[in-house]
Amino acid sequence: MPLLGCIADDFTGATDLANTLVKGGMTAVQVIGVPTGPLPEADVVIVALKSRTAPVAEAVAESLAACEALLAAGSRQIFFKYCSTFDSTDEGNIGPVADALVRRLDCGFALANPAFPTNGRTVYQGHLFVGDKLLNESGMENHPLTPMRDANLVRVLGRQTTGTVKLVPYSVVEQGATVIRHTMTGLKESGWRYAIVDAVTDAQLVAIGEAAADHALITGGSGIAMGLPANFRAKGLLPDRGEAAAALPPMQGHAAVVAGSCSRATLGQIGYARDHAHTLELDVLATPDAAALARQALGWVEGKLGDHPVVIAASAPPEKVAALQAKLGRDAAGALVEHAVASIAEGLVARGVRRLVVAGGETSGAVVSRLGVTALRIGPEIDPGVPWTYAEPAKGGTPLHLALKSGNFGTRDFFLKAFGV
Ligand SMILES: Nc1ncnc2c1ncn2[C@@H]1O[C@H](COP(=O)(O)OP(=O)(O)O)[C@@H](O)[C@H]1O
Ligand SMILES: O=C(O)[C@@H](O)C(=O)COP(=O)(O)O
Repeated sequence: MPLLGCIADDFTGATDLANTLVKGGMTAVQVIGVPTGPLPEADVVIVALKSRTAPVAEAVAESLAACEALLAAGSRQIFFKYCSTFDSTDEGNIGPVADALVRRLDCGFALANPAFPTNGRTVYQGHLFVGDKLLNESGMENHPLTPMRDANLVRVLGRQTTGTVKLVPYSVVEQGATVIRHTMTGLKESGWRYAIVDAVTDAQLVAIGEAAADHALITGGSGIAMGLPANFRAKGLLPDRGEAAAALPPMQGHAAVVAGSCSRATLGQIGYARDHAHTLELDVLATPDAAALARQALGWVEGKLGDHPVVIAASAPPEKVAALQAKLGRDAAGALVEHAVASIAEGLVARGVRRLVVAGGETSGAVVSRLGVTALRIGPEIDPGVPWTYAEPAKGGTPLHLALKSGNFGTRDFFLKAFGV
């Protein structure tokens, strides 16, 4: 029976959250899509959806179905994971999904906190920063699917919910868990539905987590999960598993990276790979045809596979992304690239790749779905927010180690470092 049941709005986000909890000594399994059968054995089960950019009604329905499965399995608390850069549009899907979960859990109130200080995401006076930049000046304003053009999260969430949003400011948060708990309880009793809670340090996130020990629903990024293992331990529900929580079967087989993220970090990692590994950068604008791109990549890879990773990227800088979107429309452009990258990943696995890094959340969703992976056991961290995972082989499937890298995560040498080269 899972202690914590999580619903993540994309696949990289799910592994990021799992990584935090595994580091806290909890075992975690990420299941792909709404579970239909019994849940795997783990302290934490994370249902990974591709709901961040789905139509609102679909995102809500899938999130509620995931919540039902997690509750039926006995989860004691529900966690709705979204991006540390609050990726969403004015239509949703953070607000509508959170609204539906608040209703289902009949809890009236939930905190909302995307902070992840280790990766530079902090919230101060309700404003989300990425490093020293406001969210809307961080590059996220150019995201292909969810451009973020407002850093004020009280406003951003306010536009997406039928409820009300209040700030729990830094001045409260720095006073620690008890004051935070009382402040949130006061807001709930006064009818506020959400609190954007400031946090600029890990210690503050731990305090907020402690303050939310008895909340039915927590919403946020992976950072806010840091305090949760201690809550379960304090209740005598969780043994101290230490590093054993991250144990995976040994790795083998060829190494490869596929990238569909167009984030600044991923573009930098591709730049590094250019000088250190066989690297193919597809020109999607010149060949806007998924099957042709896949043929091109799988032809190129011939004779190059081994221990040293090959890197295949469809990623492009903002002006090229904008040009493809102008030609095909935003969603069709994204779908074309995702289809191409998924076909490439499938071809790589058919050629003996068993250790695969995928860069990009939507891209990871497309790849994992194409590979027929149904569950990922979470292993050791490569870089903050990105662990190796082990895809339990589906019936007749291939066992595989996967690292699903959030677009903006990882150091510049990530694509090499992941494979220890
Ligand atoms: N060259 C390109 N032109 C247009 N869209 C692209 C291009 N390369 C990738 N994309 C799309 O951009 C989106 C990136 O989103 P995602 O994979 O979630 O990355 P991130 O993790 O950085 O958000 C995907 O839908 C992907 O297919
Ligand atoms: O919280 C985060 O930043 C990540 O866990 C995440 O959700 C990233 O999504 P992508 O940038 O789409 O990979």
